[in-house]
Amino acid sequence: MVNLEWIQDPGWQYLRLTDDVALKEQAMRKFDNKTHCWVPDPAEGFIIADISIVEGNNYTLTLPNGETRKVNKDETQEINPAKYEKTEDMANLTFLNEASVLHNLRQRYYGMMIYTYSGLFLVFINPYKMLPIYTDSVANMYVNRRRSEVPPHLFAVSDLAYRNMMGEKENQSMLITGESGAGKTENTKKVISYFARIGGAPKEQKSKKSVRFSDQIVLFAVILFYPFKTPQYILFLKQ
Ligand SMILES: Nc1ncnc2c1ncn2[C@@H]1O[C@H](COP(=O)(O)OP(=O)(O)OP(=O)(O)O)[C@@H](O)[C@H]1O
Repeated sequence: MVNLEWIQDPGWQYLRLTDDVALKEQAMRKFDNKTHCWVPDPAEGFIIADISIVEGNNYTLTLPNGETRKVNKDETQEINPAKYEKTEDMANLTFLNEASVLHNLRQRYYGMMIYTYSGLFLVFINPYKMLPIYTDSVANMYVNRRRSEVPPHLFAVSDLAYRNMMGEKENQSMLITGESGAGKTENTKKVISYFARIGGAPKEQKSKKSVRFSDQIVLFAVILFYPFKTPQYILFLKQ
């Protein structure tokens, strides 16, 4: 059950589709894996083609531009049921293939939903513009909440790590990796400020004061970790 306050938050539209929008989008989809398939395309990666003729393993496809193409079934990839459009966790996909993963990430990115789970992993696509999804109100949605209760976000992963650390009294590690410019530094800063927020001040003081405190911790941590900055680095957090 989604909290009404959350839906009214300016960041919510970048976190989760409302049920009616999701249903509308699914209803608009006019293809399924019986009639259509993914086929490689040099410009788009994969495009959806209409399966016009099936002769054993040989398909005659009609492409979106009207051209026909004869392919072997092995060159095609299956399309997922409509209910998985913009799925929040790609581990749920019926057909976990490259085309479907790219399609899902792309569709979510068009909607500026930049975080998506793939099982235990969280995938981030850099929006190159500031979205209102790192605010105090959004962070508060994630405090002490299970992953299944809230939309995919770095804060959900951070909160789980924090709870594991407190519960198991064990160090936790997070691996943030990606190519240059992918957003590793920015995401690392967000993780650290989340920890500062939830661990840095008593509940009743979590207002402007804790934000200032978190800023100091972020600055300190960035100075500390900057010399070790490589495309792949691990951040260890100690209780
Ligand atoms: N969450 C985000 N929201 C909006 N813009 C972002 C976000 N993360 C990164 N960016 C943008 O992308 C740019 C590059 O991000 P960042 O410096 O974190 O990449 P990086 O992976 O650490 O790169 P490098 O490995 O080259 O240091 C940032 O300057 C910022 O403009």
